[in-house]
Amino acid sequence: MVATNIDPRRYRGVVFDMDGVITDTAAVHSAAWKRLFDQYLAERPHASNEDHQSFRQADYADYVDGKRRVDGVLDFLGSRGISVPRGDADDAAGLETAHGLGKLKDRYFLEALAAAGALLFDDAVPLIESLRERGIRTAVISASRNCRQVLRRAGAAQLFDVRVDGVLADRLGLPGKPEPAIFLEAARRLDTPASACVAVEDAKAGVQAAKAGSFGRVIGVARTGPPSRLLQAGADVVVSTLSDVSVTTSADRRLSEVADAHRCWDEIALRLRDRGLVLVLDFDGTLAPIREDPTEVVMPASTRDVLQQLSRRSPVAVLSGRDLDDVRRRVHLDELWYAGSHGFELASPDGALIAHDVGDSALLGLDEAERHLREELKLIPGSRVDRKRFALAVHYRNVRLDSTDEVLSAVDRIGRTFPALRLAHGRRVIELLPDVDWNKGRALRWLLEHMGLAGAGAVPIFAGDDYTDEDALREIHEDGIGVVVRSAEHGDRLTWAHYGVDDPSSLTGLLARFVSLAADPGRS
Ligand SMILES: O=P(O)(O)OC[C@H]1O[C@H](O[C@H]2O[C@H](CO)[C@@H](O)[C@H](O)[C@H]2O)[C@H](O)[C@@H](O)[C@@H]1O
Repeated sequence: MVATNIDPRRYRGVVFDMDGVITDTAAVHSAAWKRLFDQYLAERPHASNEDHQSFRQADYADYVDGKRRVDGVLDFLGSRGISVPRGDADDAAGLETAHGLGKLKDRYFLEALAAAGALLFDDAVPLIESLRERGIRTAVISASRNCRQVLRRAGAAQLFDVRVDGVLADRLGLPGKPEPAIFLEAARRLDTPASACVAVEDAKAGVQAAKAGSFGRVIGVARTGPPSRLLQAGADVVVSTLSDVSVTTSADRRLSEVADAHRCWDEIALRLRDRGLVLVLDFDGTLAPIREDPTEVVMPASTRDVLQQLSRRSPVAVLSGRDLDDVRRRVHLDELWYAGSHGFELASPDGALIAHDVGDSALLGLDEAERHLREELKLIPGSRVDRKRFALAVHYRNVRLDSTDEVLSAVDRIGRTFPALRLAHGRRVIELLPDVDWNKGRALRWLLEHMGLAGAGAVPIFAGDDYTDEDALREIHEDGIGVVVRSAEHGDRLTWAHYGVDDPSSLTGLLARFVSLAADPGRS
């Protein structure tokens, strides 16, 4: 199951296609087209270059879905080697022109509509209502001239601030999909730039239109059949039901609910087709398995090998909570970018160092807190104070369970006496960090901007296992691919990841798949 989120802080409008997304009218349209074309092809005298086989479901998706009636007639008949004159709007229904045949299709559609049962998809109203409750404005678009009647018949007209349908498009002279004009008109009427709008579409031509209009995000809806058709057309993500679209500012999926990356490989590969990748990876618990003693952690040689191959094809960075030098030594690959102390210090492959300006009070605070904590915790067996340049970690993995609270409350109490510091929790570790607006998410974005992406449109990929990695997973939730390395250490916690893997060795397997993809980006 693929799920996605619309973050109300990032988007102010959502433009929904109607047929097949909001209303179950695609089947009504499809049946009307089939009735028209089957009848027309059966009656038309045969010619050697023409294909008169009956209208198929795939023809609906390929030639008429989402298009204006006249274009649908011309495109489908054209695919069968048949050309009819365009005609004009006054042509009688059934006349052998695109307008005449389109009018007959409309008659069949209205007959079928009158006989149809419930029209609204059950999953549409809850999503639209939750968008509106959170202040996101909604628009509906349709190439259909019957959009208003369908919405009324479905009882859905009040769900939208704006409607751009076939009637308005004709009046304004807007070209149909895959041109972006109808989508852009909807965004304009929502008073919102397309980049701050999400488009929700089930048709290939519609996805292409929204993409061409530079919508902030294009969500494909494939209620039946594989997502590949819409991913290939440019959808950022494809869901099978609108119930898989949430509207929240916080992560809302549990580790156990995140789809397995290996099982979803075809979908990931399709998304990356013909695009570059840029990888940013956490270290402990992600590239290297967790050990009792942090100083004994070793990254497997097979992982180093895969990272090296990856870095020959795509930019790769390691973004760790460890000290910069520490993580660099353990990974031991000169061609990578590195960020240490949760991103407060960064280094490029040529060795240039960049440190975040955290201010003297934070650095002095870390020095003081270290002194106090070493003194206070020296009598608690198993506790370990680890000073990094921009952080102070207190490990309690080896502390007896009944003394854990003592460690945590000491760090909490001492940390609070330094206003320039904040607390961060990790896997059996609690840390003090400079209390500035910087975290792994900000550092990740900085890296992406400076790593010299292999061409525009490269997809950022981040993998991590811990709470602090969630800032990075959240940062690329909209434009990248996030992978969480699952562990049971924090229970079935919430995550921003799109996919999961079971452990670091499974992540290495996934990275190896990225190697083959980066070697041959056209492959899926
Ligand atoms: O961002 P990361 O690269 O994941 O670093 C986070 C912390 O990782 C290390 O601690 C963790 O791994 C240890 C070794 O396996 C384990 O003993 C500990 O319980 C884990 O929390 C590292 O020692 C810390 O400095 C990092 O902040």
